[in-house]
Amino acid sequence: MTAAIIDGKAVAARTNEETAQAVAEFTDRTGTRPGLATILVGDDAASAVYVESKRRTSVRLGMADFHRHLPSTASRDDVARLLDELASDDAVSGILLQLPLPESLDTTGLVDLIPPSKDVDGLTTASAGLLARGLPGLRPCTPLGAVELLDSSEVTLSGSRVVVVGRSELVGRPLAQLLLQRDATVTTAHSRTQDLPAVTRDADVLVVAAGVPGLIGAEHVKKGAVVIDVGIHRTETGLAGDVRFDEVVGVASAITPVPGGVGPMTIAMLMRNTLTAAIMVSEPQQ
Ligand SMILES: Nc1nc(=O)c2c([nH]1)NC[C@@H]1CN(c3ccc(C(=O)N[C@@H](CCC(=O)O)C(=O)O)cc3)C=[N+]21
Repeated sequence: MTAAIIDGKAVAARTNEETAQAVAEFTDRTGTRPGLATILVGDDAASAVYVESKRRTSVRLGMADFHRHLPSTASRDDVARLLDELASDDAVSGILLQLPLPESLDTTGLVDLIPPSKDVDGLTTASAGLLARGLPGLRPCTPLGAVELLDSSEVTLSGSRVVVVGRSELVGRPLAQLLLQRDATVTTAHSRTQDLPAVTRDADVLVVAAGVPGLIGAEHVKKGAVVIDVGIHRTETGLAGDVRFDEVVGVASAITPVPGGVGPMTIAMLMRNTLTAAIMVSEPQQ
């Protein structure tokens, strides 16, 4: 048996078409475009590529593009001033502070200067609290994208055993919360987990967000499980994930590739969040 390959590029393209349509309707109705502000601090090549990709997509979907680039020597106050300026600009619906920041900067303190209503990355402490409480709010894009891929493949989450490998603030933790809200039986495994293969082999759905190239092989996967690979690493032979695709494709019933899996969905969810943020301001919920 060989697993079905979940086509993240195709699902992202469909999602983006829907978002573009809704952006056009929003613009007709309000006379304004949803606006995304991206902030890049420093000159990390990979970060620059990701930010470009986000900007290009937002413009293609009909949004306004506000981009700021600060030098790697920018101080905390430089970044804070910029965030305050964008926070009070009504043309800016969403603010994305590209991570990682240069090491000298306090990431959490700066991210938390983004107002929750403009937190299209869903990474502020306020947004994390809303998610943990199950209250309405903007959710992190990569976890949203992973869940959207499972839905697009008609994977049942309610009652299923889902193992998330990784407990990062960006992916693992919020993903576990989202899955709990979908009534999955969620286990979070991490670098201190004892006998990882025994834990992951219990999973009907295995989501790997460990940030360790090739961590997961055939021995970690139950026959017929669905495997979502959130990892992305540049190797000598190109991009690769946390999952040894060539091994696991023979054991799983469905699997996401890298590239072409979760990555494009992350951007699609950022676009949807930016539209949502614009709508929330124009039509506040009672
Ligand atoms: N504030 C913040 N928010 C983020 O969402 C954020 C971040 N910082 N820092 C870095 C990570 C990484 N990330 C990716 C987005 C798209 C692809 C993506 O589209 N990947 C393509 C391949 C792209 C390529 O060829 O390099 C794919 O998997 O098919 C990957 C990774 C967002 N991140």
